[in-house]
Amino acid sequence: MSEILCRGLVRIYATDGVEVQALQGLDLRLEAGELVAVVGASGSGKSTLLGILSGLDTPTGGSAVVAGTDLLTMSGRDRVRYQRHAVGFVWQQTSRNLLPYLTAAQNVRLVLDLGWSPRRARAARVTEMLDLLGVADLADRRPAEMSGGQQQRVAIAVAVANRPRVLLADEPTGELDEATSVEVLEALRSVNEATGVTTLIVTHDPSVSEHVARTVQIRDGRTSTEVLRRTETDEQGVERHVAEEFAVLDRVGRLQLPTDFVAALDLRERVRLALEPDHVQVRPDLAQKDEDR
Ligand SMILES: Nc1ncnc2c1ncn2[C@@H]1O[C@H](COP(=O)(O)OP(=O)(O)OP(=O)(O)O)[C@@H](O)[C@H]1O
Repeated sequence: MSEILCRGLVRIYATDGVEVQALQGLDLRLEAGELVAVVGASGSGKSTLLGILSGLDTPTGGSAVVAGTDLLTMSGRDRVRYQRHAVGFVWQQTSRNLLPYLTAAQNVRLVLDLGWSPRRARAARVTEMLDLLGVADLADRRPAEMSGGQQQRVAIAVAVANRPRVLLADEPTGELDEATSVEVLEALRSVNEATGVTTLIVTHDPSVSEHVARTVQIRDGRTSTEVLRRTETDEQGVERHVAEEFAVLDRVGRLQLPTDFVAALDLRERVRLALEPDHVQVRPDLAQKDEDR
């Protein structure tokens, strides 16, 4: 079952009579329990996508259903319930995730008090969450007394304490150095494995793909390619990681050619297509090149 399903998602911003199409028919599907990274350059539409998935913004068109909630038609009350119970968030700014005057344990307890868990189960749940993220020893520390990576791990504990179906992480390693980033990405992965929460990490950092099985690239407001990683075992029993890149074909048959392919063959405006028995050929339009000369 899909936990996140976006089809032809469009978001147009209109400012001073100028329209910007931040999302131009984006398709994205995550099955329940998946851990996926969405990667894109600055301006590709990542924040816009996350704003919509988190229920803070409404798309201009298309469809988006997350954890069984239709994000285009939900009422104000549905929106509050969605944000409080269906999804958990980890933001880039560590200060946005935790209340500075509460300890790690109190931060987790606060979200449990706002949720639906039975009162008598809450103290044990706080301990369970801090244990799961390997920060039990920091239970009595305030955010200012923790490193950036520790704050993000407590933030993940807070985000999943109420058992949301979906976890959204916006540049969760944006403020961290490389070693700490790896630690936080691995923490997200182990939480995904332990709890089965469907997890979407949005980042500009392509190295995230080394930590997740599926990376979706967005370019110009659309999903353009996907990298799938799997582990293969050869006849000698040696394991190796294989990463394979796929182009994404949308529902009406459009795909984006990788920029390096376009540059290598100097493809422009028109290309020739030919259907072969088991593949499609794309060639430069030589007549057009002659005209250009
Ligand atoms: N509120 C807004 N009003 C007008 N245009 C906007 C607004 N927000 C974003 N845009 C434009 O929409 C496009 C996508 O922006 P978005 O912030 O989603 O990209 P991004 O991939 O998150 O970039 P970054 O990594 O720099 O945050 C950009 O061209 C941006 O200028």
